[in-house]
Amino acid sequence: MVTEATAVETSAYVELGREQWRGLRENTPLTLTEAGLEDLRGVDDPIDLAEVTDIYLPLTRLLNLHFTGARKRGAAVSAFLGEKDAPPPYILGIAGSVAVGKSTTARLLHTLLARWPEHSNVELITTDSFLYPNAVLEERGIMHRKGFPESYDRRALVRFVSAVKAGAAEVTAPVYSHLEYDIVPGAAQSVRRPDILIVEGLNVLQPAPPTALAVCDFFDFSIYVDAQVEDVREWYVDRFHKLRRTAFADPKSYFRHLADLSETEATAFARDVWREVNERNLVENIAPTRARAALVLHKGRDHAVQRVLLRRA
Ligand SMILES: Nc1ncnc2c1ncn2[C@@H]1O[C@H](COP(=O)(O)OP(=O)(O)O)[C@@H](O)[C@H]1O
Ligand SMILES: CC(C)(COP(=O)(O)O)[C@@H](O)C(=O)NCCC(=O)O
Repeated sequence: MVTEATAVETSAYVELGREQWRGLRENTPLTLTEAGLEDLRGVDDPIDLAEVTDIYLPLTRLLNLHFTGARKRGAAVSAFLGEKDAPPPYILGIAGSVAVGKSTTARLLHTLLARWPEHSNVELITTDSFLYPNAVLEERGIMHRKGFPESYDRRALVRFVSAVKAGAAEVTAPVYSHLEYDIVPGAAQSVRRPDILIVEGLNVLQPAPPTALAVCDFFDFSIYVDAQVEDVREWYVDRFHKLRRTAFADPKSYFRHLADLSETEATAFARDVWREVNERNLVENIAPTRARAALVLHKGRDHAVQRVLLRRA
């Protein structure tokens, strides 16, 4: 009989409670101030400096060690081929549900990792850049499926990450606007041979169709930001109310009409969108990819990370 204890022992992950994890910070310095954190915080994300110190400093220490290991492996291959060592960018994927706080994690790591001399050049790309424009989603009848795998130009995303990994001098991606809820025509983001590229998005750990490559095939390391579905639903609804009072009130917002809903109507609307779109996508497509991540950050109801799972190999 497989007991729970055996299952834990044979798991590919080491599980660390918050106290154990924070002890792994060693002497990693805190290089962020309260004001600096304010600029990185996502809408309605209560993250504070204690969370940065306890969770993100040990994480940057781990990533720095892992980066150094990857560079050494790259140098060994160059030496074998008799080539000059030109290390490719290190690629870090960040996955998780809508409203779980991935973008705060990604922006924090972007800032913290860039403070290390070994990898001062860090770039961040979010996969919404590779959503099909609304005109295409409408033509295909999948506007209500934004965020599901079929709403992305998967091949363009794979081409982009593969070109960055191959060391291309400059690679460009489209730009998505949350305000306009669409790809911005003519806008582009350039990535120029960074030390580290962070790729953040709902579906970045999705496996490829047979015979194709997936974006995660290019990842050196990956993080899944995890929480109970019921908690993420509450965060989504709370954030919706916050957006209603802020971003949606902007005349340019695609959601301008939602700013005028009553409190009760807004709650009902947000719960519907959560249930019909985002929870479905989480359960059907995103959560099943969690076991592919190298590290899982599990958040409690108060948004603070309670447990960390780290894959040994
Ligand atoms: N309708 C919106 N208008 C403006 N900003 C938004 C909107 N929806 C989401 N955002 C912001 O976009 C970013 C990505 O959100 P999301 O995809 O839900 O991922 P996460 O909450 O995990 O970062 C967050 O910073 C969020 O606050
Ligand atoms: C833009 C998103 C699909 C997330 O994109 P990502 O960068 O994670 O690929 C998501 O934030 C979104 O807007 N979803 C649509 C459903 C909703 O409005 O809640």
